[in-house]
Amino acid sequence: MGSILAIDQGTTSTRAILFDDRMQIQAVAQEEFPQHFPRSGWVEHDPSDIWSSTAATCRAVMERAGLRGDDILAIGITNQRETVLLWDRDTGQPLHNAIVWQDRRTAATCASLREAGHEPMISARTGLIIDPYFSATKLAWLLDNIDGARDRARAGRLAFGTVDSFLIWRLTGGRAHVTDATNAARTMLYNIAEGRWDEEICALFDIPTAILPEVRDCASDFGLTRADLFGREIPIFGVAGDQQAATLGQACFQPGMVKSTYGTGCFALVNTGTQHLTSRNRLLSTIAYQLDGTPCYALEGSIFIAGAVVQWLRDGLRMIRDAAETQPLAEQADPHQAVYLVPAFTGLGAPYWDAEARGAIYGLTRATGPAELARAALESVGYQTRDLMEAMAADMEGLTVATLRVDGGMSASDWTMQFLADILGAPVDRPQLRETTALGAAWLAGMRAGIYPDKEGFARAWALDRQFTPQMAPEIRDAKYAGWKDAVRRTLHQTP
Ligand SMILES: Nc1ncnc2c1ncn2[C@@H]1O[C@H](COP(=O)(O)OP(=O)(O)O)[C@@H](O)[C@H]1O
Ligand SMILES: O=P(O)(O)OC[C@H](O)CO
Repeated sequence: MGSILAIDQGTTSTRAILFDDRMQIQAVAQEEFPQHFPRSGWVEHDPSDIWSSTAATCRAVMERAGLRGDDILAIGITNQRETVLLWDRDTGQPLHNAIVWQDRRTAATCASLREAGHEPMISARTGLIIDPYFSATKLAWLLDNIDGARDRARAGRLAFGTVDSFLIWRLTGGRAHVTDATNAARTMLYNIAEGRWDEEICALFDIPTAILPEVRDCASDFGLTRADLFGREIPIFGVAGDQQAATLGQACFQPGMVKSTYGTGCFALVNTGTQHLTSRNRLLSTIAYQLDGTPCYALEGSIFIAGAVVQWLRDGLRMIRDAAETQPLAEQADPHQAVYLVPAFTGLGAPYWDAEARGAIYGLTRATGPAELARAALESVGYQTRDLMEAMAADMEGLTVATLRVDGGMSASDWTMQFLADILGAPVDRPQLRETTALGAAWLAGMRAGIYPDKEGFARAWALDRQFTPQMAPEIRDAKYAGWKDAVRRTLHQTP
């Protein structure tokens, strides 16, 4: 019947995955690309790497599966969110490297915006808090720092886009300047309640609206690829930011359903339905997906360091050679040592939002060794998730989260998932298909193409690999979590 090609353009690598007509993976291709750190706290990607890794992995995955353009029914795109690109509409050439979501260069701008009292208005309309994480201040930085850029922008000569939008522009040969509602929701320029670019916020940042892409539903017609790329014009039928795509891939369609993705960082989203909630606990309010013109909202907790703490044990401390070695080490750790690792390497995200905090380890004794450090690193992921779940529960009165659906590279760690269930006191469900991000993008495209089931049918296809149930005694759970809260309190740069 035909296959669906999912493009997952992530922070450290690009993946292309082919799904058959039964939503099963046929082949995968992946390419890592360089990260650029021009100054402390700055993170950039070369747009030509984003593009060439996308084109190369798409070709490679088709070759691996023995398929041609004619065999691909449609394309779905999912992407690292918030990252900003600015290019010339005539030449298609970017004016600068992409400024990546992790980049903190606009921290001072954000602080002065908060001091000037703009946060309540911006939060009420965009669902976000003022932080360098989001696109708006990064885009303003480009317009402020590239000679003549603002004038060219005003004259309609430039185009802004998040990664999805840039890829669609390239894939369609400049025929479409579009994005989807989930990516727009991360820019801090989009009014999520009214579903439109917010002219007042754009004016505040002096961002000419002429550079903004048109916003569409997640399953929609985003344009046709250039015929020379894959041998025929292929329609792009699905787009969603990667965490939203994972929410779809986990079939979290009902209010109260929550997923948490453990990659470099951790991003938990709880479906809040057609209701746009304003968090009282410093979570983000965002669009989970938009289908048939109707947005479905979510509360999101973003943690910057999850799997990256394991990478630090490997590459920074050189304590392990492979991420999986953390499990046997954690199993050997001395149960009597209360060692806490607060991985605030790039500040703390939700619910603390402390950009200046830095990592700390507490409770070291002469007996502390690699085993206790490894356990503390894995436990930090569980504790941070509990912080998010407590904030979600406090925001959603009367709504109890039944189970947590997990995915991402670190969800492969049984020890970490068991600790997560223990510290949450709730079951943790790991699905059979852990490529949930790509699956979400593929489902959008395949549904639009008419070969994949609707929401209800897709939700029925979700299959459990393993459920982790809480085994820890409640008094131990409470004592351990109290120790974590104390460690965070001592680490914070500013009092919450
Ligand atoms: N068995 C494991 N135990 C602990 N951490 C793991 C394990 N396998 C992978 N990880 C962590 O998961 C992360 C990779 O997950 P992935 O979803 O590929 O991340 P991303 O998409 O953010 O690059 C790495 O940070 C790695 O340290
Ligand atoms: O590329 P990832 O998987 O690290 O995800 C990045 C997020 O979208 C940032 O908000």
